[in-house]
Amino acid sequence: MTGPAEWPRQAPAGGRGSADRRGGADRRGAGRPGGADRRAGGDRRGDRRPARPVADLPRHVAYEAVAAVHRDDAYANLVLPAMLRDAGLTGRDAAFATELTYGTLRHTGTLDAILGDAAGRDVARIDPPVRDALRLGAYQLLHTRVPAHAAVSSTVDLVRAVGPGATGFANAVLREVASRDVDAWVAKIAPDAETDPIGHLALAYSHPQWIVRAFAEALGGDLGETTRLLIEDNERPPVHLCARPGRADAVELADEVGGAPGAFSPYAVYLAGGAPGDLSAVTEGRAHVQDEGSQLVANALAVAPLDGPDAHWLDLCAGPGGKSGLLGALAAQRGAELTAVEVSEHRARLVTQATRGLPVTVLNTDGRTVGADPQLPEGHFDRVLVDAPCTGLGALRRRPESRWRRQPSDLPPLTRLQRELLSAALRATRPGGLVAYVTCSPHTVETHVTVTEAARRAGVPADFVDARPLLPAGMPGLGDGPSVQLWPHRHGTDAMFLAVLRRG
Ligand SMILES: C[S@@+](CC[C@H](N)C(=O)[O-])C[C@H]1O[C@@H](n2cnc3c(N)ncnc32)[C@H](O)[C@@H]1O
Repeated sequence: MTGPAEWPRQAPAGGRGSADRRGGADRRGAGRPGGADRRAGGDRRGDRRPARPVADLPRHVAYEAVAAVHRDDAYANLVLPAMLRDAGLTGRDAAFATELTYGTLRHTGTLDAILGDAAGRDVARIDPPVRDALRLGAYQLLHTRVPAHAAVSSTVDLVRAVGPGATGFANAVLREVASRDVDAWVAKIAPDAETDPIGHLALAYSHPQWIVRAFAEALGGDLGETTRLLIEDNERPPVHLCARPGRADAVELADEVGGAPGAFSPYAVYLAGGAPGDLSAVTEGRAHVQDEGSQLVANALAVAPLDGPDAHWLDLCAGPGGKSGLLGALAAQRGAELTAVEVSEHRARLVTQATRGLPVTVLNTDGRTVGADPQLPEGHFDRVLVDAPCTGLGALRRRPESRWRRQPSDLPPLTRLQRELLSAALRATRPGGLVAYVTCSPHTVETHVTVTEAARRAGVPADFVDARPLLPAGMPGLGDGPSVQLWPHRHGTDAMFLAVLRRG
């Protein structure tokens, strides 16, 4: 397949593709989708035209990114920047390719249901390259202001490049998709909202049903709020910076980068856009990229009242080092030191980079070795963070493909690991010391159930501390305590969970 670097640079973002100008040629393929679908992967008339130069580089880059996610299990946020760079896309073209990639991946479930109806067959039976091109086309038709004729013709051009022989099929399916707007499609194919509200929300807002159910449960069964959360998950997420205490001031940093100080975290700066990694504040170590919710939960551990010594802090799941960066900066101001534990070698190296110049010792080991590893003695640490590996359901807006990859079967091994790490953290803590248990998932099995079970099984006494006063005064929507659940639709943060325990 043609690689991005070889693609010609032609039409501007969202512009009219060459097939659009052909008009009648496309209409030859239009017809009953149920009939046209026989041609998927092999037009019976044969599409013998030689491969034409592709019309539209942003769409091809988006296609390559979406295909890499589905074909190679790639992560869009990792592959797309390199593809944009290789293709030389910047500015509006890069923004358009990014919007197409992320939007198509977020909406895949609903796009597939619509494409399946339009094609008269399950999308699983469409050749993968053609299927991905159709998803991109359907996304443009239903979720962007790209004119329908441009969305259809440019997608047919794309199909000609990636699945020759299926152009007639693609044309017919997309014209059927274009016959309704997204609301009309949802009305046609979604389960009834009264009799199957979860199924309806899942289809209407493009999330797997088990995730909608988990969100609804964590929100106390409030389906209105669940809907607001699902909508937020489908939005482009904001970029937050953390102004490192002692190295930068949030208000001054906001002025420097053209952003705005955060609503809640004293360290947060909201960025309007751009490439945060290129900012001098970031390259110089005065700030790092970090969701405001992550800042708040790490800060909560640092500000929690503590009697007795306060010199030894521990981050038991540190990679890639966001919270270690903030805790390390706070520890430096307070004359404390942080031990940062990370089991993955690569991620431990990232923690080392993220904490350079701070009083942080990085250990590349398993956090469950507390008591066995001489550097992780029992009963030693004053403040301990367990930012546990989790499903990440609270950060779906940042990882567009993740909702379709995660499965309910991921939960049992993860929750066992979470329990074991939290038990290890409690054992590592001195009597009277504090443990913050954090997940970027609101799934109650990973939050309340894990904390309660781990505290019960740890073999050391532990009491819940009310975490709400550890967050900024006046912060709304923190619930009844003692733990705290942050939400994108309430707080503009990822859905971070925080429980604080004091070892008896
Ligand atoms: C949610 S991430 C932590 C994010 C990090 N605190 C930050 O703010 O950048 C969980 C981390 O735990 C690590 N991990 C998983 N199992 C572990 C174990 N048994 N011991 C230590 N680290 C572990 C994972 O590799 C991953 O880097």
